[in-house]
Amino acid sequence: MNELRFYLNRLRSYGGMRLYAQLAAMVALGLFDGIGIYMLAPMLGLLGLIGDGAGGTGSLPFAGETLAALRELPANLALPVLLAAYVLIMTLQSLLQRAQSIRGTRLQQGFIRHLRLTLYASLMRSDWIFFLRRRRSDFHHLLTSELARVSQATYLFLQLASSVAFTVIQIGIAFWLSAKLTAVVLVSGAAIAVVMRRKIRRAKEVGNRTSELSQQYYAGLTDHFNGIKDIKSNRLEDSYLGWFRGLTGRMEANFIAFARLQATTSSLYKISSAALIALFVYLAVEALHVGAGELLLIVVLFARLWPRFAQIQSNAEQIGSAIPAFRSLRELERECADARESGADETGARAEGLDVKAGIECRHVYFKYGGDADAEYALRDVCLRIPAGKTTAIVGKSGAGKSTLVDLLMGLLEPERGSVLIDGLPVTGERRLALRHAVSYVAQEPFLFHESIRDNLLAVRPDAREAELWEALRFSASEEFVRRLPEGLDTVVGDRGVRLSGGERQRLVLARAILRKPSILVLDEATSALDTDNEARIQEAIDRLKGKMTIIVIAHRLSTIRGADQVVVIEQGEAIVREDGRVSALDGTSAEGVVEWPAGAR
Ligand SMILES: Nc1ncnc2c1ncn2[C@@H]1O[C@H](COP(=O)(O)OP(=O)(O)OP(=O)(O)O)[C@@H](O)[C@H]1O
Repeated sequence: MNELRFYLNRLRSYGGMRLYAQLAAMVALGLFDGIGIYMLAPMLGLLGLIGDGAGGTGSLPFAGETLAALRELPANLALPVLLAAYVLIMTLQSLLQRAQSIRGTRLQQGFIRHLRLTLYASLMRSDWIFFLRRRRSDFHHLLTSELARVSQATYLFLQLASSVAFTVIQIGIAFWLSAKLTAVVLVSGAAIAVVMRRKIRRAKEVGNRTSELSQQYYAGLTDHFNGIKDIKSNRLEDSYLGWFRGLTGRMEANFIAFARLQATTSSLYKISSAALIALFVYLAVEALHVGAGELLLIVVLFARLWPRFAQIQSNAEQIGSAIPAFRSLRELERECADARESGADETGARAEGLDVKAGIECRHVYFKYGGDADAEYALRDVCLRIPAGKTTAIVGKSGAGKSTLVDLLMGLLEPERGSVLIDGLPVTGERRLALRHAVSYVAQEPFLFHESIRDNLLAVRPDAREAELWEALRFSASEEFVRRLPEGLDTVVGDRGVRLSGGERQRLVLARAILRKPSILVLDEATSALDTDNEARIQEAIDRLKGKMTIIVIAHRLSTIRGADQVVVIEQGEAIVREDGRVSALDGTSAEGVVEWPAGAR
């Protein structure tokens, strides 16, 4: 319930006066409705269906006076005047209802957008380690399915508030008409509400299962479509179909359980309302000797009110079932707040990129991924210096810690002990973000957005001119193949660029990296998917960048590190500098060539 209160407070601070205006409109709607019903009394009196004295309009506040005023009018005008007043009140009520429903939707949608934006922005500002520890599919799940449930529950809460306001007003009117009869109905209603509370608890349980199942659904789908090639090539379709069948079966059963719960409550309400009306009429006539006018109005009031009780119960059950979604969303927001990158700017203003003058240095850097004391260190006591304007190659066996080192050098990860310094100053807070503005990173698995090549390039530098785009493409040996594409720069590359070959994607990502004119260029096996020809061309281009920027290359191939000014070998989390300055084994395979290790590089 704390979660619901938290989001209601958020709704209050988001909606402000609009929310209060909305609630006021709900109260007014209840009043209009009550007046509409109350007008039945003088109408029936005028038609002679109920008497004027006690037990008729005489026992109803204002009804007798209204009837007397109407009788003052010429006989043929009284009924049309009363009916016109009734139509006017109902028209006003409908117009108010219309405005209230549009405003309600506007408020609800605005609030959801506000939640979406806040969550998306907090995710974007969370640090890298946060993303390493969470499943990506959980973010999809929370930003789509869970947020939709929160959205629906917020809307239902407004509906609930409206039903409660309506009910309170109508009960007030009923009390005014007959306190005794209303008390009988309310005592019975309270007894039913106590019984129905169990149903709300049950709805919460079903809601928990809904959250779990839909999380599994999203996670599974994301995994399977990411690994669809493995599934197809290893003929695993049937086993995944089996998983899908099982999970969707449980989802279906869960949904039916909720529908059953709702249908049961609704029928219980109907049965109890019939029993109550019977008891009510019996008591009214036999025990309380209530007059026909009073009885008629109260029956009409409660006949309209009873479905509201049922609606309040149904809304409460649905809100109860959405509580787990509120909880997951709140938890994610808390985790994002804890993982917020220091120096992340609320306004999204871009920090100036750092210009590395002397170099980057690691001083006794230790890093481990797990938070536990006994988790293994991925890097231990790493000391090294990456001189500015030079090319540094990082080599080592798979799992040695090369990517971890590069992530630390780019400011994506923070050392557990020791420090990373740029030009002698530690990389912390805003300097970490500024460092990342200065870095262009080309990953081992090149990533392209499902947009045109032009848009993919402009994403990193929106002001780049056409000539600069082609220059970057030429640099990465992509010009030729892009010119051959039917729509050239405007060709849309498929989902994650799958319509291009691995090598073509790598070259486009390289062009994008260069277009940014970074101060530090990081290439993580960036030429691994290229043939010898293209690799040689890119190698030459990278060689031409020497002196213009600091280049860090993670490499397995000897050809990649041949042109490096310095080579860092990572072995089981330690950076090893061989005294003879020569590297002779890469990734477990004996390399034939050796790379000179400049003196004093450490
Ligand atoms: N997200 C993570 N969570 C936990 N451990 C991790 C994570 N990423 C890497 N590691 C561990 O840290 C160590 C170093 O991994 P890293 O990815 O830096 O190696 P690498 O040299 O880049 O390997 P490769 O050449 O295969 O990419 C490995 O033991 C790896 O299992």
